[in-house]
Amino acid sequence: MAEYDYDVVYLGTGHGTFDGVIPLAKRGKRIAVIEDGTIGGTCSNYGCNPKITLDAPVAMLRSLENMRDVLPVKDAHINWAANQKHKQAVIGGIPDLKVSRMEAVGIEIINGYGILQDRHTVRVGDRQLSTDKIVVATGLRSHHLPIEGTELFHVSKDFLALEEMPASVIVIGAGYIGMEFATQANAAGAKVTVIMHGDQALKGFKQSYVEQIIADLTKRGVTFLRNVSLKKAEKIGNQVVVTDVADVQVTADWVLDATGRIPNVEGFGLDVVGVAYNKNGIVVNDHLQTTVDNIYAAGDVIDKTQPKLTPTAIFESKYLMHLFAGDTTAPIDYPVIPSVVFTSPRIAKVGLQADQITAPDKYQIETHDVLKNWYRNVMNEQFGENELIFDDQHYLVGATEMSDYAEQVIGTLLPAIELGLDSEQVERMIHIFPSLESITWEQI
Ligand SMILES: Cc1cc2nc3c(=O)[nH]c(=O)nc-3n(C[C@H](O)[C@H](O)[C@H](O)COP(=O)(O)OP(=O)(O)OC[C@H]3O[C@@H](n4cnc5c(N)ncnc54)[C@H](O)[C@@H]3O)c2cc1C
Ligand SMILES: NC(=O)c1ccc[n+]([C@@H]2O[C@H](COP(=O)([O-])OP(=O)(O)OC[C@H]3O[C@@H](n4cnc5c(N)ncnc54)[C@H](O)[C@@H]3O)[C@@H](O)[C@H]2O)c1
Repeated sequence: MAEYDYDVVYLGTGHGTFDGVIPLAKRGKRIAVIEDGTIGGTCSNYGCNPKITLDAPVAMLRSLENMRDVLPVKDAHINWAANQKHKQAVIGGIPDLKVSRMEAVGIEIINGYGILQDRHTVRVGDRQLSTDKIVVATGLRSHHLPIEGTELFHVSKDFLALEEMPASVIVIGAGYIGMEFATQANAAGAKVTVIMHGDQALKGFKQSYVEQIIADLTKRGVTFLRNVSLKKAEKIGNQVVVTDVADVQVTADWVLDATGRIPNVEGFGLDVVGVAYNKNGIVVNDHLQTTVDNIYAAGDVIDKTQPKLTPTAIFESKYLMHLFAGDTTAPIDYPVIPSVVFTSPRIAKVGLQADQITAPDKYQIETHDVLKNWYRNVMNEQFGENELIFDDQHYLVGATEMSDYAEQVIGTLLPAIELGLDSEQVERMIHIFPSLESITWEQI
């Protein structure tokens, strides 16, 4: 058998790598991780963590607004510069922390761009690493709208680093990033225009909830322009003017291109070694094995039907750890994966959704105006609806909610769905009272 320097070399240090490598190293495997950018990848540095930190005062402002009679705070507003400083204080130490945790278990961390030379060799700068297995966890990067003047646009990473909130912002795209950042920019005082390519925002989320959020943001001064096809952008003075195919123009100080994220699959040798990929990412089998059998992929870079989210990447990274450590030979078996859009209010969901049901007689859909529950009035929430889906044995199989606490509600329902709890088991779950958990479980 060939002898290699490493058992596994990982490209990337995001959650597709990080959560599996530490336990794998503890099992005695010789591991190197190669990172071209910031240690920890997108979620920790340019995604979830900075986003949720910047969002905290946005959510707080809404809560304050809901309780304004009780808490008559005058002139509550977001100091964006201070919010940015706070964010940096919260997340700035994460890369070093991750480095020390990996180094503590003997993982070698190599800064640089990893290039596959052959199926057992990775090159970084002038180093050649020989390895038994390779895991490609190179993630996604921002898509750039292919129109004249696209270089005038900024992307999510830039938004998360804004020192000051510009007076006016155009957001192109109304997916996760578009809607979350439009919410933040509006709350921080910017005049926001969201440019939608089609008619629907947040495809995949319950549209009646999405439309309520759009209506609320509209009331707060955000302009939504639907069915717009942009053709160019130009700089006039200090502002950017975007023009659509019908020659309608919108002007702002700052433009966010939020038209999606695309897989990092080019330029590091996948073609050379024969790893197949397409526009959605790397093709893998049910063991996360690519078309080259000692090369695996994990996280967002995979072409998959599961949502490209941090919890999915963590699950895949841990699955590969178990596979490489010899704990399992079974295919990956994904659990239900919840998702949330961090607007104010949030929309969260898990499991089967009403628009996915093809045999309506087999399911029962229960809708709740959650604001009718006394507990949900404690914080004087203004929005609160959910939809719970049960199968014909009355097992909970799916749920979605729009409210200020939707992610917590969906999180608390998750075990009932994933573990397939029957009504007796549901009854045996005793929750603290009063709490969001107890009120939520009353519904199942
Ligand atoms: C603005 C934003 C907000 C988000 N918010 C959420 C959220 O609230 N909840 C959630 O669940 N998900 C969220 N996500 C998605 C989440 O960040 C991703 O699902 C997660 O980071 C995927 O992890 P990954 O390891 O697959 O990829 P990444 O974290 O992107 O890591 C890939 C790493 O590979 C490196 N790399 C690429 N090519 C090479 C190479 N050849 N050699 C060496 N290194 C290389 C890159 O520099 C990068 O650091 C958000 C994403 C964005 C952009
Ligand atoms: N809360 C979260 O979990 C969270 C938050 C942010 C990002 N993410 C992840 O990040 C990834 C990317 O998010 P995203 O918001 O960039 O992608 P997305 O696919 O959610 O949204 C892209 C948006 O751009 C629009 N668009 C596409 N082409 C356009 C055009 N020519 N003109 C105008 N609009 C156009 C699409 O219609 C869509 O609304 C996703 O994988 C998502 O899972 C997750």
